[in-house]
Amino acid sequence: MEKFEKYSRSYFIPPVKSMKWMEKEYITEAPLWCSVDLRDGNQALVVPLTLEEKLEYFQLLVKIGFKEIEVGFPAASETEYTFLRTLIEQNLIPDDVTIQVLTQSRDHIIKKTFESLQGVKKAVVHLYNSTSVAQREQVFRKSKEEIVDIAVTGAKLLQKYAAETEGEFVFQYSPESFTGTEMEFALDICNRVLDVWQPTAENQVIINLPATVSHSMPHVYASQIEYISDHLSYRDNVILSIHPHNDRGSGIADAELAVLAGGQRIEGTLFGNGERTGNVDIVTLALNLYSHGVDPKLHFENVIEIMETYERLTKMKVHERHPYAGKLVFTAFSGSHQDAITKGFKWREEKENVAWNVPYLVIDPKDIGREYEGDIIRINSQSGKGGIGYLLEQQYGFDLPPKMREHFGYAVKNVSDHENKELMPIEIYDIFINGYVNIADPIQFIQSKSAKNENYDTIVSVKYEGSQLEIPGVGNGRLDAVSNALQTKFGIEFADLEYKQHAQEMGSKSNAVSYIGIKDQNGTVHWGCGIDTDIMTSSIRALFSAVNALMKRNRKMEAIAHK
Ligand SMILES: CC(=O)SCCNC(=O)CCNC(=O)[C@H](O)C(C)(C)COP(=O)(O)OP(=O)(O)OC[C@H]1O[C@@H](n2cnc3c(N)ncnc32)[C@H](O)[C@@H]1OP(=O)(O)O
Ligand SMILES: CC(C)C(=O)C(=O)O
Repeated sequence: MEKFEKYSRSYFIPPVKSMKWMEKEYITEAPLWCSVDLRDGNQALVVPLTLEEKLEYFQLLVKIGFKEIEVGFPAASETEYTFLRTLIEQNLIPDDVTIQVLTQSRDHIIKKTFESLQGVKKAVVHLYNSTSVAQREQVFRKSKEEIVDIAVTGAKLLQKYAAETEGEFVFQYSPESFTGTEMEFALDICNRVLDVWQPTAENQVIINLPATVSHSMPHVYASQIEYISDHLSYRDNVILSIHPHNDRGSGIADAELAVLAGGQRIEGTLFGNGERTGNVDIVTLALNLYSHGVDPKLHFENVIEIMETYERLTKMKVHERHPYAGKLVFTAFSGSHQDAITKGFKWREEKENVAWNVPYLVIDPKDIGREYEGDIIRINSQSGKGGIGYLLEQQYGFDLPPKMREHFGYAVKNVSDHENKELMPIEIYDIFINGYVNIADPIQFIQSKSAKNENYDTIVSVKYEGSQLEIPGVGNGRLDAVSNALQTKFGIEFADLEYKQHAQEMGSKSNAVSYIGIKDQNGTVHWGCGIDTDIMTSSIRALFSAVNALMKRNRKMEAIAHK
């Protein structure tokens, strides 16, 4: 027998076709959210949260906007119990927030749970027992009827203890391991619990259908949810909740399809912390809604801060590729992506009030507190001129002509490739300054004086190989005169190709920045940049930078020829 042959289908298809959810395109309003970070998330941590950490986490969840928070399993430990008492006794639960607690269906555990709730304004008491074939056979060794009895007995105990306890209570039942349960049996046990509770419009209850372990593709879970939703007794008075885990990596898909199928409420955690591969990640679910123009009714405008608090408290790490929050999820390293993003931003600047559709960015990173600078465009050997030029422009105010961007792009990529590393903006700036700006080797510009006669008669003062030279030149403009002087004196020939100039604000100082590209006899283009407070001087410096690049190249070629 092959190893994989020991596996067989461990999920159950509903007995009737339940696929109406397929006809719906998308979720049009936010479901009710219930955070289970402090219970399902906490029970899966290497070191569960301390009392103080739980309090801080609770406050974070409230700030994000959760209106239902499962705060723990009060019968589990002293910390859990004390946490609940602290919330109640110190009046730390906002009026619009309902806390929830989990209990097994065992008398002493339910009793202890209600003890911990004494005096609460309002709480959901969440009862569960396992219903799957595997658990019935292996863990409980009980018949279906005996399993129903555990649930029904627990449901009655909830009523008994609720009547004896000060506070308002909402009941919730979960057929734990629902996805490994025959659908007819899952429906039956839920309906038997509902028959005990007899929900009404005023006293609604919650039935929660967990993918305790995800066994199937998401469409199967959706069909299971639709089947139960369609056949549940007292349906109008039941809030149908879902609770996906992520064993197959499909927690998000499970949740979204289950909502299409009738799920009204989602239990999950921040960043998907929880048992094994985790619970479904509510950050992603909420921001998926947001990215479709639906108000998620949760606030992730500062997702990085939320993530940092989460990491500090849970000692877990959010992966760099985690949707929306991961360090790299808005970052483009590759040239064509950077180019498209840069053009997308430009396009948005030109239009007004257009829907977000910048290539490669599902949402505007700024909406969740992510910065454009440093977050989106990062440079390595896969990058291109678009991104490199964008960075130089955004961070340092250099708006290179398109062909010079290309030239500079290759220079930057070469450095990244040879050093085999990502380049930071300051390194890119250094490559530009050292390679293109006010280059004074081998010819150092000192000054130029022009007299306007029929043409411009000019004397250019330069330093070359240790001597100061005064070079005459004539041209129809001052720059042309300098260009002619240099060509004659140094026996070089080139054609002026491209010229661009702009102002650059640097603190309180304003500089003129000029870019010049010259084409030599072999057709190679050499680029230079000049910066000066005077516009003409900045142009001359740009020309010197380009001529020096040409001279260096000629010398290199000569050296190779003489080898
Ligand atoms: C899918 C989920 O995440 S469910 C939530 C799981 N979370 C936790 O378990 C964290 C908190 N739990 C705890 O601290 C402990 O398990 C306690 C305090 C609740 C109970 O502790 P203990 O009684 O010492 O141990 P344990 O949980 O192993 O009890 C197992 C017994 O309870 C029974 N049991 C387990 N779950 C349930 C349930 N939901 N309803 C009724 N009985 C149950 C088992 O069949 C077993 O019975 P047995 O003693 O006759 O064999
Ligand atoms: C208690 C239930 C809802 C649970 O946590 C699960 O099934 O994963």
